[in-house]
Amino acid sequence: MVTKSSRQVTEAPESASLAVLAKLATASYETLELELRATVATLEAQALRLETVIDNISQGICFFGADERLILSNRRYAEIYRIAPGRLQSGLTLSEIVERRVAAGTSTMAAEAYLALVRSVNSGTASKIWIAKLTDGRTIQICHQPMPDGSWVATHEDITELAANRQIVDERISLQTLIDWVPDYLWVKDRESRFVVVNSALAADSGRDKTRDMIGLTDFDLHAPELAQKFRLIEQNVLNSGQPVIDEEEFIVDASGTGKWLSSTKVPLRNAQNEILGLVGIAHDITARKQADVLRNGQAHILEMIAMSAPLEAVLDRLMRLVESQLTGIFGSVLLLDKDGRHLRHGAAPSLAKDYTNAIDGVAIGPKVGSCGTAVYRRESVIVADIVQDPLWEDYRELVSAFGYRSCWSTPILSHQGTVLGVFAMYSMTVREPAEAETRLIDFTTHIAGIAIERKLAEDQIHFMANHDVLTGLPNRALLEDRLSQAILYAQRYDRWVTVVFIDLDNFKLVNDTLGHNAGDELLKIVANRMVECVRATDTVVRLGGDEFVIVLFDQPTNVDLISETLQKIRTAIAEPVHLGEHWLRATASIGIANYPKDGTSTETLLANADAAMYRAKEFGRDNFQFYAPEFNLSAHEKFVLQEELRNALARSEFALLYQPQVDLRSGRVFAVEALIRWNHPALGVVAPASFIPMAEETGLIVPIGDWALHEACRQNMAWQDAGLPPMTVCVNVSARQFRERNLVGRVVNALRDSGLEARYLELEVTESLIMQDIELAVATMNELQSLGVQISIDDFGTGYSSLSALKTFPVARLKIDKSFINDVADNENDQAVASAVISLGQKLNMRVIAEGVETDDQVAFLLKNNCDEMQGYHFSKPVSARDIEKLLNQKD
Ligand SMILES: Nc1nc2c(ncn2[C@@H]2O[C@@H]3COP(=O)(O)O[C@H]4[C@@H](O)[C@H](n5cnc6c(=O)[nH]c(N)nc65)O[C@@H]4COP(=O)(O)O[C@H]3[C@H]2O)c(=O)[nH]1
Repeated sequence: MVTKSSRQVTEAPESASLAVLAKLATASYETLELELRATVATLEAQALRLETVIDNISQGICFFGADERLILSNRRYAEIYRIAPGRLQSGLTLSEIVERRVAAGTSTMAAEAYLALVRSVNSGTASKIWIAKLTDGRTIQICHQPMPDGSWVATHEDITELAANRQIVDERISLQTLIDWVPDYLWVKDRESRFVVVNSALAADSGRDKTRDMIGLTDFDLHAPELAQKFRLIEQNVLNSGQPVIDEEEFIVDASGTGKWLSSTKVPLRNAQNEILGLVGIAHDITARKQADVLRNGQAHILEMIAMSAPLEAVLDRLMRLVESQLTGIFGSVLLLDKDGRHLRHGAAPSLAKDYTNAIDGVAIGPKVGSCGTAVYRRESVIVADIVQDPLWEDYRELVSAFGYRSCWSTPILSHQGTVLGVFAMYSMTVREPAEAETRLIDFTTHIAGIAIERKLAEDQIHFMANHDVLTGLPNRALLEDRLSQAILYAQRYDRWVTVVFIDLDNFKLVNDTLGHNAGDELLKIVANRMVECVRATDTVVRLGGDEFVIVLFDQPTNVDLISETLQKIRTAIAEPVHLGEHWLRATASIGIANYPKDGTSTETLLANADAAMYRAKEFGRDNFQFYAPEFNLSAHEKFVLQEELRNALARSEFALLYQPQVDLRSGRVFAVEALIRWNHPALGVVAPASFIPMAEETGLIVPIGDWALHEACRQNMAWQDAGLPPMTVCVNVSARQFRERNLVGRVVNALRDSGLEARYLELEVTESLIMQDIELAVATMNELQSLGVQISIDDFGTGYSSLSALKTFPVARLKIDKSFINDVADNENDQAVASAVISLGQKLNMRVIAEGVETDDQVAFLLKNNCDEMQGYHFSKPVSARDIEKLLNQKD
């Protein structure tokens, strides 16, 4: 429907009006009327056709005059603006039409604004197209064409649907933009596993410039066939089962060759009918997390290795591999500080060139020794970004350039106390400095390496301590068995001997007791060193504990004489004078020897037999060596039996005293005898005091035994006097244990009273060490004894190391030079020095001096020459029975 007035129809179009006027001039009225009617009919038909056409155009059309009144509009226009056709007649003003639109809810803006807009467009000549959003939500595209006479025509098109379609397109564009922003990989694949949609991250890492370059590709175009096949199987499973795969961890190598760990989720893609069209995938790069996991697990593993005492090389190797797994293009190295503290030794460098690690093994520490040597020297990190340029590498540039290393960052490895244990280095083939992550890794690595090295050092120390004696540094008993077994195996194979030497220092306890433990320790260290110096590197010197040593002489000749030479050497070395503080002393040793295979074939037997031989050496008066003989074991057995039987010996009256004369050197007159105890064992015969006195001391039996000896000696001396022999002194040994007994003085008084012997004919022999154990108490006791009239002499003088100042205070009548100094006094200068010093000391202190163990004329000559007063020894007489003393004295008379 096109709305119009009849006037409008007759007046239009102009060309038709001119034709009518022409005909009017030439035709009659009737003709004219007929023609006119025909023309009108034609025109009306034309107008109807035009009206029909306009009404059926899909766009709304409106034609306004310059007076802003509607000339015509079509049906679509009324429809668009929801105005009833009857209410949109010609002649309405634009303003009225706008009011109707407002009422119909199809306005675009406020009426005034709309009128202003139209007028403004009309003020120009150019057409204008704009989109109007109606209040009911529809979108109208308006094309406005102003006419020169001020009228205008406009088309109005409802493009709501079109606009919506455009939005879909826009949304698609936005979605791609959106997924391109996502750093994870996003993709859609069809049922054939072809990429349909991918985001930029995936395209870029797949080596494609544009996302569309990926469309249609499959994993076989991107990955190795095995990996692509694996992905295909997983995806086919998702498509067939409809079950998604969530957070599956996958390892890929991207187009740049970088390995990546991904956590992938693949979900089936369904349409509205729930049919599976393909799948949607998303993959998140978890390489950093994986690396952190690897680092954490690696760290735990390494700490476990350390805790399980894995070899240090293995721990450091694992640590270097862990570091290298975290970084690209980095080669780790650990160098360890050498024992000398001046060089660096190879620790671990699994990825550095072997020739290079060999070349730097043992490199010195210094102010200009590459990165590592300098870092340890400075005790701080040394970062060399470019080895070629850095002066620190000047001396090593040629070496390193052959391997292509360009940067080296070294950090000292410190113990928890801050001492340098080694150095950790990161090498790379490029010129660069460490990144923050690398610096963190350096800190971590040096810390762990420090723990591992420190632990190893502690273990070495523990192992050393478990196998060595702390004081002397010699192997201990634990190592002895091992070394001896090896020596035996060698001897078995090559038909040689092994010599086991058991050494016990004589009178060592005295050193400890008199000079203190420090002096004792010092003596042990000196003696230990001397013994080590006497033997070959293949031999083993072991300290068993206390003053006991064992030497295993490896690969020995099957000739006892040759072995004796070595033993003599050891003995002489031990006996060299030792300077301890202000004292000079000479250590002697009792040495027992057992040889493989003669004296035993097992370690236990050899050690036991060498020990037995050593005891025999002690029994022979110390300071000598004894080769094992089978009967020695009987002695050991005897000792055990003795210990049991000793307890009953007193009751069975099995003890007896022998007496050894003491003579004046010049006159040869016997002025005293020393009482020496013997045990007449019913089965074993006469047992020497050396075999049971120590045992008696240990068990405390020395007190009653010593008491018996005291009574017996006094009784015998009185008996001699009663028998008419000239009165003489009897000397009785008093052991430390006896001396410590509170009532020693009382016991002496009893012995004198019971025997009737005058106190002046009794002399008590005490040892130097006994006095030195508690000088005050000893001096007090000695004073008491002296006040009784009993004399005191110091036995074994020279071995007890009493100081001169202390000696002055002792109420002592005589000094006895120990027989170990007399043995070799004729030839040994040291012994001569000691003996003459004791003699002159006695003279200065107004004490008599007696030499014991005098056997030879030479010894007598020496003593005479040095003005010694008295002597005792086999030279004059061995210890003999009381009856023999009587005979001897009668003979002399
Ligand atoms: N090679 C050699 N030896 C000589 C010579 N002259 C003496 N002797 C030995 O030297 C030892 C001297 O006694 P001692 O130093 O007091 O050493 C004594 C003494 O410490 C202790 N002893 C002996 N009798 C008693 C005692 O009744 N009570 C205590 N407590 N100890 C005693 O036993 C030790 C050993 O006594 P004996 O075996 O009798 O050994 C004695 C004696 O037989 C000699 O020229 N050459």
